[in-house]
Amino acid sequence: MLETGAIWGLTGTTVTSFMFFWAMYKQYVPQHFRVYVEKYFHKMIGWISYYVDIKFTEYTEEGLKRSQAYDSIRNYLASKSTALARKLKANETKNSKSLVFSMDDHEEIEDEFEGVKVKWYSNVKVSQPQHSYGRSISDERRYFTLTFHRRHRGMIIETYLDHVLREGKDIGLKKRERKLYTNNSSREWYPWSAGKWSNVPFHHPATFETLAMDPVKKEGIKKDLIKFSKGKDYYNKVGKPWKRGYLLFGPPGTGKSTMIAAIANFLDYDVYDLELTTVKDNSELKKLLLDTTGKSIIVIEDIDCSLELTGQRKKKKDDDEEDDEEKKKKKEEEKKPNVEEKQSKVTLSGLLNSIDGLWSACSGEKIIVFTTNFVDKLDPALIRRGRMDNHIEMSYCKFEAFKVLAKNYLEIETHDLYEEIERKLEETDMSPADVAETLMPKSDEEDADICIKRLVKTLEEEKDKAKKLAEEEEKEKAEKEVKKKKKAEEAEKKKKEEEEEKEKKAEKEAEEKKKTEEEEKNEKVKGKEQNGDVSKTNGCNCLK
Ligand SMILES: Nc1ncnc2c1ncn2[C@@H]1O[C@H](COP(=O)(O)OP(=O)(O)OP(=O)(O)O)[C@@H](O)[C@H]1O
Ligand SMILES: [Mg+2]
Repeated sequence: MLETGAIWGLTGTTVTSFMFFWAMYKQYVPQHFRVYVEKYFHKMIGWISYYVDIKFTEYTEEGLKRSQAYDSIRNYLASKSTALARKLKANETKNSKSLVFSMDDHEEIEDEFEGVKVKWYSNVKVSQPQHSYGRSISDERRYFTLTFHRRHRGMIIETYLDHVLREGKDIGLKKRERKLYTNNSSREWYPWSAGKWSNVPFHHPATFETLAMDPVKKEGIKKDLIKFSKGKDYYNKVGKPWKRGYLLFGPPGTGKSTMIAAIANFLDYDVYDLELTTVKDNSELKKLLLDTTGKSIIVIEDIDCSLELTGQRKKKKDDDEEDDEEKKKKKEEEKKPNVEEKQSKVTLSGLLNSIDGLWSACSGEKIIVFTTNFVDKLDPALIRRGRMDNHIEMSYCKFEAFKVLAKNYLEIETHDLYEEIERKLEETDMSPADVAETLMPKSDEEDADICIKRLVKTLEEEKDKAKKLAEEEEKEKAEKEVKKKKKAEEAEKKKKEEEEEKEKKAEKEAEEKKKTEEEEKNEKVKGKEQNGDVSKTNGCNCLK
């Protein structure tokens, strides 16, 4: 299709005639013939026009990645188009009363920079419809065209475009509503469909102030994050891609997911929640990561459960300790087809390459977070420093963390029962999630005093429960030990019996062998004696 920008600069009469012929041409000339005509028309325009066109496509040439230049230009033009463009596109964004205006397709606006006028056109190219499963699908490719007089070429390329990209980027950052993204299955990746990622506005209220954990550790993490976010030049200097890996591990309900939200709010980043089980293979994983923007956190939750990424280090089975029933159960479970594993062919090395290989350096300022309840299950290669630079243990609720929760949930900083609570928290393993739930008032009648007393009671119950559990475990362990000992004794006895049996058999065989040898010897002697008698007789005969 011809670009509107290409015909700018022709006189009024020429334009009118051209429009007439253009309409006729579109109606009567066949598509395959038009391709040639347009090719030569472009060439001709190039010879006679004093204007230069620059095209900025929505996706990079390889079609893999969204062009950041395009997004910056769109932001820049949106700020101009509200006042200047004739046709606007109005988008309603969630949780926002005001509409967001941008330049409509096939629309043009004029911009002026240092006394030089330029024109921007927004274009869309619709491909020939493809037929798939009875549906007709066509691909829409958007692009902007910048048109200016060729005598300003140097200034436009060196100064104006720089100005547009910088301003556009700043506008984008200021206006952007932070998003929480989740990856789509590759069947939904086409540009006319949902794309690689779906998103919703990110409004998680967690902050480092509301996060209950050791204050020293918390300060350390905050400092680390600030250093990272300001470290563009430093990372460049040391030759490292501008990214940082965090491994958050700990029991359930200790605040791993809450910490991710707090980091996103602290740094003003987007969150990409990557569901590995819906990623078909390593190549898809790379494409997904390439389609993420800077200033973002890429999260893989429960990495130990995401596919077979734990490497070769399968849990060593201690046969002696396993009951037959347990063995059976395990075998049955192993036989069950794991649907998720079958769907995804992402491998450990594919994941390692995506987060740490050459591909990882494609867009900067990214934090990669893995969470797990079982850090020991992970392959060391996955969590080595450099990949997962900062390992943070989220632990059960201790007194310092409790104080933060009490302040958040009950707005108190001290209470007579604090000392008792401190002691009890040391003796019990209660997650911050459980402590928070106990502290939360359940009705308007419940005040801080009631909630604190409820926590003391719950802690006592938890302690009793833990004690009982420990006793039961001890008992179970002792029973297992007895079973193991009995098994070992039986095995020893069996071994001894077998050895005795073997010995007896060997003795018997030796005796039989000896007997046979003796018999053979006797036979031989007997044979010799008989031979001697015969030769004697023969000798006598000769002498005769
Ligand atoms: N350290 C914490 N500080 C403040 N609130 C917390 C903390 N830990 C847990 N919570 C509360 O408990 C809820 C559950 O916590 P969260 O989802 O962050 O735990 P998790 O460690 O991610 O658990 P899982 O391992 O099961 O995913 C949160 O909504 C939050 O309200
Ligand atoms: Mg979680």
